[in-house]
Amino acid sequence: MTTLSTTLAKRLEDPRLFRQYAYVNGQWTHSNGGREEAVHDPATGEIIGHIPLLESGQVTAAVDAADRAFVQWRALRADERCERLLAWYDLIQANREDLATIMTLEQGKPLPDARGEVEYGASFVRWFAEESKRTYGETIPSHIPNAALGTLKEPVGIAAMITPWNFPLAMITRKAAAALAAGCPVIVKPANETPFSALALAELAERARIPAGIFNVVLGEPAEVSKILCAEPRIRALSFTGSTRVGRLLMEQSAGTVKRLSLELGGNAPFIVGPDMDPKEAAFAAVDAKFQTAGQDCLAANRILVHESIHDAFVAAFAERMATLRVGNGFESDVDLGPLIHRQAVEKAAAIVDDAISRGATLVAGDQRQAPGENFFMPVLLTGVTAQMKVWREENFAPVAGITAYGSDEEVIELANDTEYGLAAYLCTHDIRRIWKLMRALEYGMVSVNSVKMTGPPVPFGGVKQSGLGREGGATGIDEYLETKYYCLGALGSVSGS
Ligand SMILES: NC(=O)c1ccc[n+]([C@@H]2O[C@H](COP(=O)([O-])OP(=O)(O)OC[C@H]3O[C@@H](n4cnc5c(N)ncnc54)[C@H](O)[C@@H]3O)[C@@H](O)[C@H]2O)c1
Ligand SMILES: N[C@@H](CC=O)C(=O)O
Repeated sequence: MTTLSTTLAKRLEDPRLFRQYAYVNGQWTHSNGGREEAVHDPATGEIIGHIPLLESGQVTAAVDAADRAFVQWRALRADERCERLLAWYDLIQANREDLATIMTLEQGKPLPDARGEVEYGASFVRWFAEESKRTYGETIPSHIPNAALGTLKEPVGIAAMITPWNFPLAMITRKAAAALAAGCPVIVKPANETPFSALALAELAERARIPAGIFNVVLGEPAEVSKILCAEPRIRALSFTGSTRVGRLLMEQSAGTVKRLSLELGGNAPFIVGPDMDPKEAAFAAVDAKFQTAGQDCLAANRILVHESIHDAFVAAFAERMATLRVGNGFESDVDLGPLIHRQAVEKAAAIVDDAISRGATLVAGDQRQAPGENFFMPVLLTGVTAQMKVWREENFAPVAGITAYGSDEEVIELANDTEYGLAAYLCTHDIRRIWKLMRALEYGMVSVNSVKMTGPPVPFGGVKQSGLGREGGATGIDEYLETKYYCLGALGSVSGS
């Protein structure tokens, strides 16, 4: 296999953004034990570069560094932290083309989508830079004579973040910017499949004069590193984005140190189409909601529930639209779907499709013989999907769309809620009574009505049920990293109005 690191470095305007080290206490760090892991381009299988697998003592050294740096970072005025974050934001924007190139290479998503993610990721940095100035406490009317009562907001402490490979940049900034704004040092453990976006962010954080020890990137064997982070009492908050399976594990591992937990876990979104909809308009929206990032998106519309009166026309329009999607290397122009992240993902997708067919679903489209490489999966459309099938029960995280017909609002509510997940739901109808009824009945943290796009910095992003705990972004996103300290100032003497 050839190594792409030399060609990648040449392809970047600023080759120093491509780092093959961990970043601890402001230092680019090798593994003390000499262990390393190759990172592959999912489109070609070529090795992009290598990352060090840190030893346990090196992970603890990141905690030591964060602990030391915390004192000064929390003591900065909010407007000073805001300035550092804005400098980071400016640098991310200034280097967006390089960041997008790194992302497409390691994640596989089409270059325009990678550019979109850089923009999206940067927007959280700006949002939380501004929010850092608004961490207000409150004044409490006193019930105690001669006392003043109130609350202060204080940083929770060191925050660890474990992030997935599907959005290698934005899933970091949505957490890290909030924590940094709140005054917390950050230790990021990115997915080993996509470490280079995280390391480029570290390089830019350094240039933005975010002090040593305040933004660290640790790399290693995931279960090993996560265990250390969870067991470490000085880490007071753990924010995780990833699968529900690993989320449960981290929750258990964090119990011993009673950490503040934010969990952004899997989704299995229903996409509900009402009888009043134009089937073509709704089908095109459903295609958009399903195939972003080749279906490797927690918001992907997995279970498409279409009113029986328009089902056949909807299926025809969906298939027509799906046939226009181009699958290929994310660097090629006009590609809509890149590769899946690795071969296991392709195998999982194929098994889900086989299971559905064996249980009676109809394969309308999706010929895998046309896949342009071994990590690619052609979009699949299945109809007659039922709750017994894996495609219904599991998050497929692939370009596999399943359609089911329903007859009444009551039936579709039951179908939509029939899952352990509760992240996002889509609703397509112009009937205001139906919108209100369904929106209230859907057990999801986010419901998007007649809009595929629903995310962004002002939004409280998060799920219910086994899709997670807490909210990222929005007016409350910074609260995940703040403690409320109540104070009672007693014996003040007689204070008018106290
Ligand atoms: N709710 C959201 O906002 C959101 C956003 C993006 C992705 N996701 C979810 O993420 C999942 C896909 O991402 P993924 O495959 O990277 O998830 P994953 O759970 O396999 O991995 C996520 C992170 O956990 C680490 N990890 C893996 N195994 C571990 C273990 N045994 N112990 C500790 N850490 C471990 C990984 O290295 C990675 O950093 C999907 O379920 C998707 O829905 C959710
Ligand atoms: N698309 C989501 C990430 C989920 O995978 C987002 O916008 O945060």
